[in-house]
Amino acid sequence: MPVEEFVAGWISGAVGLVLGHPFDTVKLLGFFKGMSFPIASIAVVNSVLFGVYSNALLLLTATSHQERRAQPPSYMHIFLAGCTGGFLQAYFLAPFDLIKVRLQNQTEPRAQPGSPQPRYHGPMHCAASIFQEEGPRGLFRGAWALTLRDTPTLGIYFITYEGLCHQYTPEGQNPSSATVLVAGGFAGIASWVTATPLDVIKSRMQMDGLRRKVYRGVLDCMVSSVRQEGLGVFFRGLTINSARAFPVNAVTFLSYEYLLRWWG
Ligand SMILES: C[N+](C)(C)CCCC[C@H](N)C(=O)O
Repeated sequence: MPVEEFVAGWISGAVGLVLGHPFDTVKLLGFFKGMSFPIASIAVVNSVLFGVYSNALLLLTATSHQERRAQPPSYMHIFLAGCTGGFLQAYFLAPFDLIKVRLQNQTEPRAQPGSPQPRYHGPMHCAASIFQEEGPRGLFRGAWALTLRDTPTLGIYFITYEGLCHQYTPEGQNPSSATVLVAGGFAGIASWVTATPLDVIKSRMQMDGLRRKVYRGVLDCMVSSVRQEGLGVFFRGLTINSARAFPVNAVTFLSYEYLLRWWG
């Protein structure tokens, strides 16, 4: 099984992540505070995504990464491989994402003197507390919503990327850096725009159960969110998600492509 894609996925994800971190922590005070936990998580998650995607394409089309420029796979195969990558990475992402959401939702770090102590002191303490209070399965709270969010939208991610590269690159050649940046940026936007409705639901499921359980499942969460807040609830965070998605995924794809070319 070719492993370069796993490693390239890891490194390129980390590069994208450093750029996107200020958007992710816009609610907090220190912009680059706490980078080590997200770097560790992207190492696992992005390498699973790109590694599975590329190996799924290898299974479906019997072409390696290098051969795919000359013999481009069909969009159906690209979509299926992207969905497979998205589906599998969701299970690796689930605990990391849960911890991120729980930590970002504590407003206490900015606390005034005299206000209550934050519930979680950091990522490791958060993981340990969830494990103790909610059991090992607690670490996968919201994983189903996350899977529903990521499976189709990562298919869309790779279709957009490959489609735009194909459109702006002469037959059989590698796409230019500018093309990779723009295609990667729009792939990120297309994927995040379509993922935002379930992203809202996913985060609510992840916060559920902290004090008492409110939702019976993904559908119940959707229905009660719409009832209380209207359809607009599905577009919460759309602007910030898209603004973050362009630079993050532009540099993710650029470094991914260059690492693979460099390794031959
Ligand atoms: C599928 N969904 C849009 C949710 C995620 C896309 C992941 C791409 C990249 N790691 C990023 O954080 O933008």
